[in-house]
Amino acid sequence: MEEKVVEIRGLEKSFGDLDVLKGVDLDLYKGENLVVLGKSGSGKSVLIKIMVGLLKQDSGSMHVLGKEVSKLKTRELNELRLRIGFSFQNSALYDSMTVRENMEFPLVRNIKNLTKKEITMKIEGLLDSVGLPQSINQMPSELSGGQKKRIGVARTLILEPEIMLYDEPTAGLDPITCGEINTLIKQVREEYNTSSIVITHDLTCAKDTGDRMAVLLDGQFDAVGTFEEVFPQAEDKRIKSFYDYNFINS
Ligand SMILES: Nc1ncnc2c1ncn2[C@@H]1O[C@H](COP(=O)(O)OP(=O)(O)OP(=O)(O)O)[C@@H](O)[C@H]1O
Repeated sequence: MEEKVVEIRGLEKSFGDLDVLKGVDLDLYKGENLVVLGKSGSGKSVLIKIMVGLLKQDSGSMHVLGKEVSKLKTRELNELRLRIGFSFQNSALYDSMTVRENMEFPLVRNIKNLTKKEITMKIEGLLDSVGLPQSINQMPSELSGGQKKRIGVARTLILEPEIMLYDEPTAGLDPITCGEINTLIKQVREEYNTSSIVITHDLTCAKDTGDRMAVLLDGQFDAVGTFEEVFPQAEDKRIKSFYDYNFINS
């Protein structure tokens, strides 16, 4: 049987009268890229926040790498978080640090006893992987949006996460750069054997990067499957409108 790295069952979360997650079931398998789609406000970020222990569910379970996240003590939660790489929408680079310093920061903070040489080799190796070896001494302000995203991904990979979470990886990028980021997401899986969740509104990104799609509709994952299973034949109006908006109106 395929190994599950995330197993979500009957997950519910409300804020006052607002029921956001209404019994979510979802699995992420080892080595797969799972795309999570859903309109704005549907609860994608809430789901991810529960996954990394920033929010607690009201009921149901969230197992990540074999552990129920809501039951972890602070120290265990911090250990788990180190095994999860989060690539933020805005790439979250520190503007006052060079690319090298940005990449050194999580390493020095979390892994003791690395020599200067080891740190440099890791940084150079990852910058090579994301195709930006020449950017090592640049400031974030000197990079394009696509380059910042690449460095953001490299920075996240430096702690060798088992799970990668990509939040809107292609938002605000032109179609060619989007294509490059999609290729990078696939390459990360191949090179580092990560399991990934890609949150996106961009169906081209979904189609290019995802082994499976999961569409969050009214607080549950109604449609889960390959792109071909979920989208082109969709009869559900809510899913169809996603598809039409991306591929017919664009
Ligand atoms: N801490 C909170 N307190 C109260 N309401 C919240 C909180 N966090 C999220 N919500 C509400 O939960 C709903 C889902 O929010 P969420 O951020 O998960 O949406 P999303 O699907 O990620 O949207 P987007 O695609 O715009 O990022 C929204 O109505 C939001 O206002």
